[in-house]
Amino acid sequence: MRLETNPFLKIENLEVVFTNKGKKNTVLNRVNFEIPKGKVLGLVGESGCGKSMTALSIMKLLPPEISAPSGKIFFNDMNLMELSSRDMRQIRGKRIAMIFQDPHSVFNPVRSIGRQFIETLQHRMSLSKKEALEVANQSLLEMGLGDSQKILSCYPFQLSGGMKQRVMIAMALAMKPDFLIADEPTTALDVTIQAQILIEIEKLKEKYNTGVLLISHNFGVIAQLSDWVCVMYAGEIIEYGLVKEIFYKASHPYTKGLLCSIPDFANNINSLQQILGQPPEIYEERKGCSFYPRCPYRKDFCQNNHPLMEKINSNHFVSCFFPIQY
Ligand SMILES: Nc1ncnc2c1ncn2[C@@H]1O[C@H](COP(=O)(O)OP(=O)(O)OP(=O)(O)O)[C@@H](O)[C@H]1O
Repeated sequence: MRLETNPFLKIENLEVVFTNKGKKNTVLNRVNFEIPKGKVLGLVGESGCGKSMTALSIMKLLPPEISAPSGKIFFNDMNLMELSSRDMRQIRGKRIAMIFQDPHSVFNPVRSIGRQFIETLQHRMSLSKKEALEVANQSLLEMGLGDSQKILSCYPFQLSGGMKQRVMIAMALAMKPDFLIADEPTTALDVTIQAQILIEIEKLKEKYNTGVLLISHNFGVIAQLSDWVCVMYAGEIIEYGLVKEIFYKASHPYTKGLLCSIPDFANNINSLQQILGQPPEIYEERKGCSFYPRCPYRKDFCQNNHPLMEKINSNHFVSCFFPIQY
């Protein structure tokens, strides 16, 4: 699957498979995508489909109980899979920054926010303490945290979850990374703040030509910011294309189902449809198409045969034997 782009981050055949109590667990299976500089790729899918595991694989921060991934992750011409832990520490932060889903795990509880923020900037961006303080203040203001001095003097437990989330985003954006991974950056925030955060990510992309992997289960957030979209199901990319291709010509029955399950309050809320059933568990053996048990368009052939990604056109790929035709 090749896009007509100049990739900056390129993932080839990423697999995360591990054995637990004698059972094979498939977390990621043959994940492929690429992101050029200055572009946003949205990764969307139901809870548990493998979005965060994809992000953590890129950062080389998978939980220790999950064995190392296989495949290739190219950042520029460097295969991150081959880097030592020491070299990877040089990449994280300044080159590739990540906004984590859970802000609580990011901060050290016994050190003030200011100390953590300023030391990170000093260390990653080689700034003086005074310069780092200025950048930290400015960055917090841009995240809508007006009383930045007070925030910097607080300890993590003194901030609400939403505030901590915004401080973490401010820290990631302040480093002006070459590449940003934003894992559900706005889920914990109210809608006005959500919009502000998305605008700041957009500004970073425009100003510094930053490539972005935006992870969300919310198609609205994805549509707002992304150039390209990958739809993930049960650890696999099942559809991939330009945002307008995915929204107006969704070809995989799962993508179509996801789009039909978005509430449309302006029109008819009664038209809301749900995708019946549940995705397979990671330990379940998969022979045919993973979506077969839930697919409204399934045929017997799909039960025992696994589809591969096929090109619909140069901007759209789908992994389905019987894609929806337009
Ligand atoms: N520490 C772990 N050990 C074993 N399996 C795990 C671990 N963390 C996650 N998983 C499994 O990996 C799969 C993918 O999880 P992942 O967190 O990537 O999903 P996600 O798409 O990001 O979901 P969400 O939107 O809820 O964050 C899930 O089936 C999950 O149960």
